[in-house]
Amino acid sequence: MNPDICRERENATFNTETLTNMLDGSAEKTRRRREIESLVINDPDFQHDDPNFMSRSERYDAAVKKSSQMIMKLRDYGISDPEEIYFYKRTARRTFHEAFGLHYTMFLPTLYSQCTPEQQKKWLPLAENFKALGTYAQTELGHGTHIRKLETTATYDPSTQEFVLNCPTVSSIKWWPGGLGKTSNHAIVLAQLYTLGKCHGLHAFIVPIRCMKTHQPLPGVTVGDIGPKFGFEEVDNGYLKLENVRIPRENMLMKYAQVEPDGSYLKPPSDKLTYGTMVFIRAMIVGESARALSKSCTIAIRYSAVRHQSELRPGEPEPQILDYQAQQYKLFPLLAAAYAFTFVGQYMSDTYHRITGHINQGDFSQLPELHALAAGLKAFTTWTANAGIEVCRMACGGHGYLCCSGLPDIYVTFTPTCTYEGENTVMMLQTARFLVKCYRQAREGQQLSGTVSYLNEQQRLQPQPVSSRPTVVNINDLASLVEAYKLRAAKLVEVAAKSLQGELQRSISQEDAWNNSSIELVRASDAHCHYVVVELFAAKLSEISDTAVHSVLNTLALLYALHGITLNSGDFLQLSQITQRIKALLVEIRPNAVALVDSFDYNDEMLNSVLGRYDGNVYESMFEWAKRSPLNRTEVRSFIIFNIIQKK
Ligand SMILES: CC/C=C\C/C=C\C/C=C\C/C=C\CCC(=O)SCCNC(=O)CCNC(=O)[C@H](O)C(C)(C)COP(=O)(O)OP(=O)(O)OC[C@H]1O[C@@H](n2cnc3c(N)ncnc32)[C@H](O)[C@@H]1OP(=O)(O)O
Ligand SMILES: Cc1cc2nc3c(=O)[nH]c(=O)nc-3n(C[C@H](O)[C@H](O)[C@H](O)COP(=O)(O)OP(=O)(O)OC[C@H]3O[C@@H](n4cnc5c(N)ncnc54)[C@H](O)[C@@H]3O)c2cc1C
Repeated sequence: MNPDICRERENATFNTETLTNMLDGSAEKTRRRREIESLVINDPDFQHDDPNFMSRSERYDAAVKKSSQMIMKLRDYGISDPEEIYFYKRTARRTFHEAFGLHYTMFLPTLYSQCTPEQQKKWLPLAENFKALGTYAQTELGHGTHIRKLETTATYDPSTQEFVLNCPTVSSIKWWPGGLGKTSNHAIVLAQLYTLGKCHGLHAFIVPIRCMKTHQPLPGVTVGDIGPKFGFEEVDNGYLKLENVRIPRENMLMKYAQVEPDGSYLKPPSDKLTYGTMVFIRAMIVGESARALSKSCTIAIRYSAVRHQSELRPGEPEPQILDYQAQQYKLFPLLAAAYAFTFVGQYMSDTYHRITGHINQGDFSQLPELHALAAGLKAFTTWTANAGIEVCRMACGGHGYLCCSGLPDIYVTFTPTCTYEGENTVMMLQTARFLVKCYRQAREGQQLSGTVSYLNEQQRLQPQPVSSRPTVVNINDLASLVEAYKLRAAKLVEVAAKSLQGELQRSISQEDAWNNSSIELVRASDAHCHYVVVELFAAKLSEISDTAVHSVLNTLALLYALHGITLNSGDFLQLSQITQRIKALLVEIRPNAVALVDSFDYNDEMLNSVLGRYDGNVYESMFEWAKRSPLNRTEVRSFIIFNIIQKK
């Protein structure tokens, strides 16, 4: 064990196991998670070479093999709890996505949430036993964001009681769905529903695309892989062109909207229920932001504890780079964000399941807030984590740029979360739409609830415009900082609403007024999400009984809140005091940095990083990894070079 990293662990002021248990929910949950992870770690079937040593085709084949192995093994172990399945899979896939990913994350959830009981009786056994292997095909070449303009059509033929599916133009070809190119034999296809000559907008259909026996494309189906991408090399994101493909009427997902045998259309309680799977994934991505950022911090901080470089004081030994204030200022606010997002991810998941429970009982009243919260927190946390992973990579110097550091793979796998499941700017504007509506309701005296109730509070407290009030905070008191973020959010929502109002008074259209206020609208949503994150971090602390853990997390929460102020200093005051306080907090966190990342409890296999190894023996393992590179399988690789060198 590297002596530096041993010393770091000896210096910690809290018990990492206590914090790990808290993050898992209990000591028993920690035990069980580790037990499941060890099933993978000790399984020779999952000991394979680094995918970075493989070609794209080899990586895809290996991913398919791993997906099918996991299915068999989970069955053999009798593991069926969704959270335990997730622990097993996350350990097996390490930093990469799995070939059957979309089947689990979108195809099955859509069947669960949008099929009638009769349709579930038919499709769930097929899908749960992987006879029907599916994806979620919504995006087209011409449209990803603007789904109301998707062009694929599903036209009902009452004479045969079938839907006829077509991609009428090049731009209507389905493009991007994960697992579509080579893996899936079915797809949930989002298409414009036409019946009795009328268009009823976007609806979801189960479409067989490959023969369940031969896996060959079915008649009228053109399907394939869209080619290499920035990352996601294990996933066959694909294209799908449908030409007069006929499916039975029963293949339209009819839990909310129906087409009768005669073609008459029965509309849903809300036309946004078709968008439900997207809200689910957005909500889950918040937790993924926390995991990607916490992994990156674990790698960068452990490496920074064992890396010695440069000279802090003349004549003294080279210091650990973690002792540089600049290195701490890069990494510790990200560490704080990783903890903040861990708590927000738990809150978002709980909120999603609570509200969808009400929706399943027919209460749709909280759907708008769920949509706004999931959209905003997905954008806010992925933008922060995306940038943070890059900071962690660069904080590891040259070795961070090696694939064996794990950081490039974490980055290229995570970065599309800023785009897929709702491009982040578009998501922030969706949240702003909800905030402006709530602001207007508060002005009219309506009582708001949930995460926007502060808009009432600000109206009651002081009638004068929020933006006229200075933001003065007690920089040592988290509650005071929460208030500052609340006031900032209220201020920026008011600024955005007034910008809209001003544009409208210039008698331009609502749509142009909206577009001309987009900067303020996005800033308002960002401030709202930032307040929610700080507020939830503070609320979590009130649940922690262990004084040592409470103290270290309180320090992180203060750092997160104060650092956020320096990033948005235009909205707050007291910058110089805050900078000094931040420096003091960095010093406070320094002895606990490694213990704080240890508490995330990532085993080496899942971390997949020679820099972030638990034992800190980075150089030895880097050298061993490099020697396994395919280019090193022969001493002399290119005889052309050999001939040139030998040429007389
Ligand atoms: C288990 C998983 C674990 C972890 C996850 C990890 C990894 C991810 C795994 C898989 C993901 C892999 C790949 C990604 C897959 C995809 O990308 S699928 C495709 C995703 N595509 C999108 O997200 C499209 C984005 N666009 C939209 O959602 C919509 O076009 C829009 C919301 C931008 C606009 O929709 P419109 O219908 O035009 O609406 P509007 O005019 O803006 O607003 C009208 C009202 O409707 C409300 N609204 C909009 N959307 C929703 C919704 N989803 N739910 C509820 N309400 C909604 C909106 O608020 C308006 O309401 P008003 O009251 O203001 O009128
Ligand atoms: C790795 C990956 C996996 C994917 N998997 C799937 C899948 O399984 N299934 C599926 O259906 N799709 C999938 N997608 C597609 C993904 O959902 C879309 O790419 C995403 O929704 C963004 O849409 P777009 O590509 O049309 O971007 P665009 O909307 O064209 O974005 C381009 C720019 O336009 C801006 N813009 C667009 N509209 C507005 C607006 N109203 N106001 C302001 N600015 C705007 C955006 O902010 C952005 O800067 C995947 C994509 C990726 C990268």
